[in-house]
Amino acid sequence: MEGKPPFRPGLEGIVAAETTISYLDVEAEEIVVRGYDLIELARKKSYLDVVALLLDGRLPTPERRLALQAQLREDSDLPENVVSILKRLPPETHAMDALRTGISALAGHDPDLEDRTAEGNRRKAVRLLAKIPTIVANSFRLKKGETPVSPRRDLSYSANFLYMLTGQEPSEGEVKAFDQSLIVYSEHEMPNSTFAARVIASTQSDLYGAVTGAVASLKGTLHGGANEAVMYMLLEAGSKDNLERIMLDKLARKERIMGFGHRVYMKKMDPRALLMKEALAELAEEKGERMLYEMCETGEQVMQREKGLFPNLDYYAAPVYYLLGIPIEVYTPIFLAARTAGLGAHVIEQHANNRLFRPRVRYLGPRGLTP
Ligand SMILES: CC(=O)SCCNC(=O)CCNC(=O)[C@H](O)C(C)(C)COP(=O)(O)OP(=O)(O)OC[C@H]1O[C@@H](n2cnc3c(N)ncnc32)[C@H](O)[C@@H]1OP(=O)(O)O
Ligand SMILES: O=C([O-])CC(=O)C(=O)O
Repeated sequence: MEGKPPFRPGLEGIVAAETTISYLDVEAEEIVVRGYDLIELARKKSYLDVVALLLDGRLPTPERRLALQAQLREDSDLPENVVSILKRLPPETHAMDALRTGISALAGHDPDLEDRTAEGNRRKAVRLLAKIPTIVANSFRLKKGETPVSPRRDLSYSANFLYMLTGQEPSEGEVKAFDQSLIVYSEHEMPNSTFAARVIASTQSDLYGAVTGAVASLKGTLHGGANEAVMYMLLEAGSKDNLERIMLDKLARKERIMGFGHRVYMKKMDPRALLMKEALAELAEEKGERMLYEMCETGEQVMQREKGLFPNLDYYAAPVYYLLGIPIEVYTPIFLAARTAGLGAHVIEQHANNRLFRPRVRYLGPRGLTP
């Protein structure tokens, strides 16, 4: 209708930006990242390669990769007063709220805070990528009064992150699964959190504000918070039969089952979930833990049969993290840590070609009232 712009609840199907970063090609079942298939990147490259690809637009040369690794190692410690802010949070604080506070508190320490050039934003994104794993791994320890774990500079980025999370030096197989999870979480076109970050950046606000907003978005169970919810459901069930019963009960009460469905892949399997399912099978083999894998398959069959819905990434990332020995409360913070690369790329792109986001509404309220 002329004069009346269309309203789509949840902005479903609306194109909100032009981008060269990524695209979900549902027909081709491909997640395109800077021209590459994300799943192929996860099979053949490491998370640091994908970070460089996202921030610089191309895969790194060996020299660029080494320079990135050195920078990430150098910047991985937290300023003392950020540690003391994290220590003062009440023990009940959700790990995503602690992460949001930590990122926000880091802003004032960054000499490039007000530099919105691509180079300035890249430097900030790399500092965040260096420090976020240290916050994620330590905020849950600090609020319980436990001793923080220092980053190990002799380990690769992913090995160190996993080491800080568990306190144990990981095996090669564990590092591979964790690194792949970081890659598949690194970027995904225009989810709610990336949209939130771009909306914030579009006011010419800074990268720290944009990422802080994205943390708040990602905390919700309809988005990143689902990975933790999946694990609590699997643990509550403890067996295939119980899981089926719990899921059927939830569906009968019209509740949502976490880890299933997706705005873009509602009637197809999320390609990232398939990769994490493979990683789960390998880890289950390595650890002699078939039960969790079999339970997940049961859940998948129940949802297929009852609702025609497929698992999303969170459904299979959660049990992978469980077998890696990672505390459940930091599953969503890990998602954000990995996604910082994509968020950095989106803020760089938004600032490079900015127009303020400012949509309109369809007004349904009264008019003409007298005060
Ligand atoms: C990595 C990620 O962040 S992926 C997303 C992680 N989030 C989750 O796993 C939470 C569970 N999933 C969901 O809630 C949804 O599938 C979302 C939020 C991801 C997508 O939601 P939307 O695109 O808004 O779809 P919408 O909510 O309209 O659902 C469409 C239909 O499918 C049903 N549905 C969708 N997901 C689920 C689910 N997980 N469990 C049960 N029913 C579901 C809805 O009830 C609805 O049915 P109806 O038409 O009979 O009312
Ligand atoms: O794309 C989405 O809406 C959510 C998602 O899977 C992600 O952010 O990885």
